[in-house]
Amino acid sequence: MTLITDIRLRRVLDSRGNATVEADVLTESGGFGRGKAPSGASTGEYEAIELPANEAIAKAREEALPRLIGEVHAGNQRDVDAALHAADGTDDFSGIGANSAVAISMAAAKAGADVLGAPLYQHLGGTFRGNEYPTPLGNIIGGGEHAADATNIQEFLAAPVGAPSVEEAVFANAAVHQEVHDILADRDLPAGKGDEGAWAPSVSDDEAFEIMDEAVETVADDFGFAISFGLDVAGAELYDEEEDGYVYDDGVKSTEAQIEYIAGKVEEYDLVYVEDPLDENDYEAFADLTAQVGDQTLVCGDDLFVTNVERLQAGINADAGNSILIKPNQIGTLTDAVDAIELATASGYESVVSHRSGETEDTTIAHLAVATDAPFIKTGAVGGERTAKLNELIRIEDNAV
Ligand SMILES: C=C(OP(=O)(O)O)C(=O)O
Ligand SMILES: [Mg+2]
Repeated sequence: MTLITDIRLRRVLDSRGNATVEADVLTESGGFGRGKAPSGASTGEYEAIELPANEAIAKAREEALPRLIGEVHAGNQRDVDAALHAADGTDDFSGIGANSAVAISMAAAKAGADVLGAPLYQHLGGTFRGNEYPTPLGNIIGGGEHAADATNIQEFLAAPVGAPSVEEAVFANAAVHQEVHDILADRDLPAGKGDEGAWAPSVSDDEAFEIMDEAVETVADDFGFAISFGLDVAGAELYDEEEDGYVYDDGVKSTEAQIEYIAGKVEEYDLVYVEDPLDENDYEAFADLTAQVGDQTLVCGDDLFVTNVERLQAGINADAGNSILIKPNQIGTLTDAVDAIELATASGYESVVSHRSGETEDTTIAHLAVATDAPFIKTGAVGGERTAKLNELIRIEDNAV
């Protein structure tokens, strides 16, 4: 019944106004699924390769569609994704493009769910999945590769860890976003927004820490539950090989100084989450920081692990980090993403399912996070392509999908 009978690919817009790949998958019994590829700006060196949308579509039409249409059942996700790998023929999806691969992979999953008449999270997670809902990490203040003339640290993320429900957590993050707007206005600091909807004021990182601290405290008092915050340092973007250090507006920090700086901020602000605090090639430095603060905070690898089981296994062997960011387009298929989550869980690492800075209205990651009992999801705080996922989480919690 879920035999794939047609796949249609087209170019659509992402949130930055760039072209991305949309895939429709149709099945023998009338099942339908649609998936859209997101796109990163601060991409990891070891990510699967995104091709220009037109090229990815042409290559996928030529290589992948003949191996899928009339050949594979959309309900068998591992078969779909194995066919995508076989069609691609490389180890980084540079053959058909990770953007085509992930769009087809997600569309097939939705078509499989459609045939079953089940929500996507149930199709992916099965009836025996746990009953956890992820805490949303909301990007509130940001700079780095996502906004010019703003903070050096890429993301300051609200983390409503005490929220009694996803719904309350989502509204708390939006309130922190509004509170930061008011604090910036009080300080006469005009701010536009970065790619993910976070405020992008021209302030030092130290001032951003103070503003976040004040905002989460105010909103926590209003909402009556604990709200902490965390960071995506995007360390690989700050690291400069020639300088042999991390380049900030106010100077260069050696690796040792960077570890000390981040450990100090974890202590000072009780940070619950620190993503990519160090360079994507430095497992040893990740391990040093994890040894220092890993019992108080999540030390998460994004560019370090790129959702890749081999890189994650190397990190596990080195005790580097204690959590992994999961971005399906970083590795190309849902199967690869779920394999990374399963390895992480088996190894005592937490999984944080994540959007990209360039997004669409696709909601697959909300379902993936619920299906796999991921404790956190990082998908922004405001903005249509972000609220698409947040509102879907609210609907999932309300049994309304
Ligand atoms: C979401 C992120 O940004 P991008 O999509 O630009 O990699 C990130 O670095 O975690
Ligand atoms: Mg990151």
